[in-house]
Amino acid sequence: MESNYATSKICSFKNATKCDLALEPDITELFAKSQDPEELRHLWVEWHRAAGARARDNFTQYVQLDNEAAKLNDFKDVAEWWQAEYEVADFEAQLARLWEDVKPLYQQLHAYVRRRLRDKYGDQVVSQKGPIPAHLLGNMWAQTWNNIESFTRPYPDKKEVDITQAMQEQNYTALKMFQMSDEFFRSLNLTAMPEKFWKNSIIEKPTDREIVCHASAWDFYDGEDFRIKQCTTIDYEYFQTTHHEMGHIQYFLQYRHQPVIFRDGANPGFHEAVGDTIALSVSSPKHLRRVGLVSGDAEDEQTEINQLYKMGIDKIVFLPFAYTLDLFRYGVFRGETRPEDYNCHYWQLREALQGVEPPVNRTEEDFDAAAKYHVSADVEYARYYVSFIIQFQFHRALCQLAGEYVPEDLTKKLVDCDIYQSVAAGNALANMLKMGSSRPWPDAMEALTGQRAMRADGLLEYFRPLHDWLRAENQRTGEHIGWEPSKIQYC
Ligand SMILES: C=C(C[SeH])C(=O)N1CCC[C@H]1C(=O)O
Ligand SMILES: [Zn+2]
Repeated sequence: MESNYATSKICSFKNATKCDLALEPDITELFAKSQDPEELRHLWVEWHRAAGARARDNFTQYVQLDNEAAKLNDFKDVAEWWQAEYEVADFEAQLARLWEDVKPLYQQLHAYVRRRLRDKYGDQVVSQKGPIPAHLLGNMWAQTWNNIESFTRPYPDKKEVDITQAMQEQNYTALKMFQMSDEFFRSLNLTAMPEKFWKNSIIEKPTDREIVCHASAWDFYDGEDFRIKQCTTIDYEYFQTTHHEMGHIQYFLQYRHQPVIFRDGANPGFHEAVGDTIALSVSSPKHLRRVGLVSGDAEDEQTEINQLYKMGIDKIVFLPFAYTLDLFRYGVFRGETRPEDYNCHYWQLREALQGVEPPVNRTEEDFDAAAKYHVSADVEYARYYVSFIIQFQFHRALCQLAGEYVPEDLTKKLVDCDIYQSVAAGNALANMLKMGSSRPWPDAMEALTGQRAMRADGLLEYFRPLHDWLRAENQRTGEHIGWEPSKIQYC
């Protein structure tokens, strides 16, 4: 399945004889840039055919084999095996509670984006009260919506912060992105990338062979060989991904002295949160001005809302997507979702939680879940849901330690916090990372944040000004909050 995903190609919409489009970089770039609903629909349908439907039979066999492996490891099924990594008895209930905390904010953002998409594409393409068609959100899986920022941001007359354009104008290279990330970690008194990292990593797509382009970080468990493999393109998304992967390497470096059994994240979500937490500082207007990717003066109210919107269409919208992916697979591994219901149950969850619908009718000839890397590659996904919650708990604690955030002090706002060069913040982060998985994750969480639980309060505090703005804006325009049942057939 993973090889099929990595080698799948589709034909161009504009040139039916050009059939060598790979997901990275071709389809990803087309999906990011195209504002033609017909082209987007074509790319969506063809990719889900090539990478999704084609994997259905292998997936059904994989479920049987993986459940057999779970039972041989004394678990009931793979769902229980995956959740055991979080070492709490009520993990699924915690995920559900976190979703209830964030859902009101998501629904406000969903309603606002649906209106802006309707403004652009018309009400024959985007309805007033229904789910949003998944192919119009700038991302093949509608998991982050950053590529529609340019025509949906709240204050369009405020200069757009186009980091991709700035990076390309300044001739950024993949190596420069990695060097900048390494320099950020070193500014926190964290560990520099070792010489083998620079020698052995693959940071650009090779031209002489096919590889799995999906970004990954590797610990060779010898205390000196750590690598990243990714097919970097010069854009904001890969700027984030580079910090994300470098966060994995930094965690490897910090716990390399632990016995091998403890050379892992406190839980899988911790490992995914390290780089993203650093990227929250890197994405702040203050830091982007520092490194010359944004020019111009400091914030005013409208620019701040635009900035929070930019962060929200990345971080808030991701949560229902991530939640869906493993709720779906829990049901599959438990046998509650049979192969003849795979696609129906997948889209029922995506409509119920994310408020999106497929661009065309679906049948059980399709298998859209496998069109997402992690389903084809047997990678658990709740780790990212956890990460997108706890990274705001980490960020808030680090910003306070760096003196960058003081609650109620309007000159020290969380949205503009940049912990760059804060040794106090870096030392606190290092102390948590050095534990690896040697302590229960609540101990690690408490060491940095003083809290012993995953809580949405960090995220909700960060986005509170945006939440207030969205409620007022949706009230002003009389927007329907939530969504009525989809008219697309998929069950
Ligand atoms: C960057 C990685 C490799 Se660990 C990744 O898979 N991520 C990072 C964010 C969510 C998820 C995705 O791409 O779906
Ligand atoms: Zn990761």
